[in-house]
Amino acid sequence: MADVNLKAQRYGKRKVRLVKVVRHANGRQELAELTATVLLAGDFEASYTEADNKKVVATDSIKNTVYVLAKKSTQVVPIEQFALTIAEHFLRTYDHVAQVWVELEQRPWDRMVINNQAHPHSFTQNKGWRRTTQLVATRKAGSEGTSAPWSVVIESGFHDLCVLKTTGSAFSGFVRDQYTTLSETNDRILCTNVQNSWKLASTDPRVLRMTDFDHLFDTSMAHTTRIFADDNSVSVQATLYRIATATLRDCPAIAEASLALPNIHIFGVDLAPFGLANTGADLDVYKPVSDPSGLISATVQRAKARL
Ligand SMILES: O=c1[nH]c(=O)c2[nH]c(=O)[nH]c2[nH]1
Repeated sequence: MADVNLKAQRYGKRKVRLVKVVRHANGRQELAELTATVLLAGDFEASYTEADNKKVVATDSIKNTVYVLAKKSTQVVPIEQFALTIAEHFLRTYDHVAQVWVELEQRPWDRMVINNQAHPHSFTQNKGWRRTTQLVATRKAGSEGTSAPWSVVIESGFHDLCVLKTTGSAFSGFVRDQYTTLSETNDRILCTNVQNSWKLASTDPRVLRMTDFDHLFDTSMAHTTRIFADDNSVSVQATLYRIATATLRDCPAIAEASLALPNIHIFGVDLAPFGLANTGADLDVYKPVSDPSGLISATVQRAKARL
């Protein structure tokens, strides 16, 4: 037998799909569609090393638990609150669970407007982006008295927000050497598929329970779209930094913001062989390039206070 040891382990159920409907007395109904992944870590070593399942909570039971908690919860949004509910359930119920990892993704359904009236129970899917949260709750050793029995790291965000602007974007002044063929441009199409996430400053579940997660989402989404649209972009890098900085400025509850912006290239078509002007002020026919794309990513954190 090789001399080895189990370095790390976690297990659970991924992609548990769930729809929760909330019915109000006045006939208005709410809808939330989520996909959940829940993984447990803790005293499960024997299931790997000794083939002993005594302490294993079946992944099927983990899936069932998500549905039971959805049933018992008035609502499953904001997703951060439901993620806390799931994590705390497993930490409370099983002493041998040391850490719970929850990822929730919400698919946005918009209420239909029929004859200028918000419809009470009909919805439409017209957004490509998804709202997400990743939560890691870790049991604290020997925490008594006033401190919470576990710490919780939450990183929320959204992904797949497709945005494009037809002007207001430039790129010049970059390295020119024997590998360079790209021309400098003071006017190009900018197209990206935004992935934006923000890490909460607090790890105290009691503080997190009081946090207005929808406000953080709304603020981050608003800055992302407004700055993308209004910024006279000199590069994806500089625009990304402005989005992250504005979000941190307006959301004290956030410790850091991370963005990943593919630079989806849409280049002008060379129509000179046909005697047609399609450059500079005449440029209006482009070809989107499927691959490759640039990929610009960064994490911006709040500067530590100087003591
Ligand atoms: O905004 C940009 N940043 C880059 O780093 C880069 N590189 C490139 O080819 N085009 C662009 N655009």
